[in-house]
Amino acid sequence: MSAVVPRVLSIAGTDPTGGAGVQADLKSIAANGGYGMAAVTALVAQNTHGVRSVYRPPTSFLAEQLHAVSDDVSIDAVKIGMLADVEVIETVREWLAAARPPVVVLDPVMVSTSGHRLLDPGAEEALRLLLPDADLVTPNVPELAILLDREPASDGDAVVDQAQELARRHGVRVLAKGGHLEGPDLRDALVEPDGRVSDYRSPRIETRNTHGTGCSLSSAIATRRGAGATWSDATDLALRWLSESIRHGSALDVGGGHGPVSHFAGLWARGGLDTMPSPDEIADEWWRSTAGVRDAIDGLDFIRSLGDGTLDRRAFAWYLAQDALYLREYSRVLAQASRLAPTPREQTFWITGAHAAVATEMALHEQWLGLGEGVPAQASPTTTAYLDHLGAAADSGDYERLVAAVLPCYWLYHDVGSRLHPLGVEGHPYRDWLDTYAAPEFAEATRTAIGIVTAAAAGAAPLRRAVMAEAFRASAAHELAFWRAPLDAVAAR
Ligand SMILES: Nc1ncnc2c1ncn2[C@@H]1O[C@H](COP(=O)(O)OP(=O)(O)OP(=O)(O)O)[C@@H](O)[C@H]1O
Ligand SMILES: Cc1ncc(COP(=O)(O)O)c(N)n1
Repeated sequence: MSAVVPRVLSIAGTDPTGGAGVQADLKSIAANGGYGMAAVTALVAQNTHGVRSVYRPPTSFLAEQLHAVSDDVSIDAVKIGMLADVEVIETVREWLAAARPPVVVLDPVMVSTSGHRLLDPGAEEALRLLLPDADLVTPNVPELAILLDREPASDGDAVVDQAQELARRHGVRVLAKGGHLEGPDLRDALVEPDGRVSDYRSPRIETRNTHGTGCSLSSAIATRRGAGATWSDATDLALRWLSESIRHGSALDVGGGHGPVSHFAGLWARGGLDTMPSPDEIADEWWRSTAGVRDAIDGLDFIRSLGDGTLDRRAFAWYLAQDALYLREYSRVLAQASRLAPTPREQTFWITGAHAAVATEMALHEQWLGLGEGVPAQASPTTTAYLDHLGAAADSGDYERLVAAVLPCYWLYHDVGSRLHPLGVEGHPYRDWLDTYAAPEFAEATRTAIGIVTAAAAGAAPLRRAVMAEAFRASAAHELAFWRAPLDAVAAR
């Protein structure tokens, strides 16, 4: 069973400019969803113009690095790059035999793009002997030819023929890379040991930023395979990611020669730089965003006189009638939230709210409606506007947007109710109303609603979170209009 985040070890040389070798491998592994580790075979003084010199540390130290990793960490996949010489190859071979990692991708690095040898000419036979230890080998055109001791292939079909021969000879899966062939279309071929071929074609991207494409690709495939994808899916995913990263390479300003690919460009473009806010941070931010609306509500004559009991009875009756009309629809809206809810807990919560809206509160309001005068049977424009807003959220089938839209109905009512409640002394004419919205059960329901909605917002992508915040703010504005309407309506009569 592979870990959710595959642990991927790169065994390769270095590039201090970060475009190739272990530096590129680590970026590629991370960009493809893995946890990257690296054991260094050789230190290479190189940049985008080329290789200046290579220092190969004692192989006993490479063995120490490799065992330090495998003694402690369960490795899901290994990518092997620059091996420098026979001694390094032997060291890696011995370690592979002892550690037996489940996935091994071998990029048979021999010569850099700039033409420098990264493998001793005398080490080619040793590298051939390493091939059966790999699950996948990823040669470019010249490397494929050297491994077969042939002339380099000059077209795609010849590349596939050579890849089939290499796969058969060594009983290994081969991804033959076509980057070195001419022409506007690129073809990479995945060849199984039994000779079956899968082609991956893509348009050639006009760019100088191709340094480290081979390193990055082999690490990406190892990571995807380490995460459980099939070889063919892993190759497909890795190639799509590589194309995207090559395409954005020219936007980097790194060096004056063959620059690197932009390993994280796609991730950045898709919001990868945004930190995820916590539910508490969202609650704070959303609450602060309604400060103006809340101040305006507190300043309404309706709220002030509801608190001190001097509110015109006709205005209160008008308000309750509108609220009754509102609650019937609101109940249906909550029932829809229940229908869309992702968990039984949330499903239960919203349906309980839907029931409370029709049952408990309607009963309270009918009691008041009996006392009302000039009670309107029609929803007012403000009631209609609020219900249209909630109805659109319900009809959208978008659970997150819907629950964000219903939240102010809990939160603002609880806020106003709990602040007015202390004014509800014995004999206060609107004491029942004040009790309902300051009740501990309503406080609890409000807390639960805030928890559900802010957790959903915290887990949502930035654009989705913005849609939720907008639905929430719009409902808060409708709450203000709803409370302003009764005195205006009575005054207009
Ligand atoms: N200009 C390009 N546009 C699109 N894809 C490319 C381009 N150049 C290379 N690739 C892709 O990058 C991968 C590596 O190809 P290539 O054949 O150049 O291997 P390589 O020589 O090992 O790479 P490196 O440049 O790291 O040595 C292949 O999948 C290839 O299709
Ligand atoms: C350490 C190391 N490994 C591999 C390459 C090949 O990459 P490229 O062919 O793009 O130069 C490299 N230049 N350096």
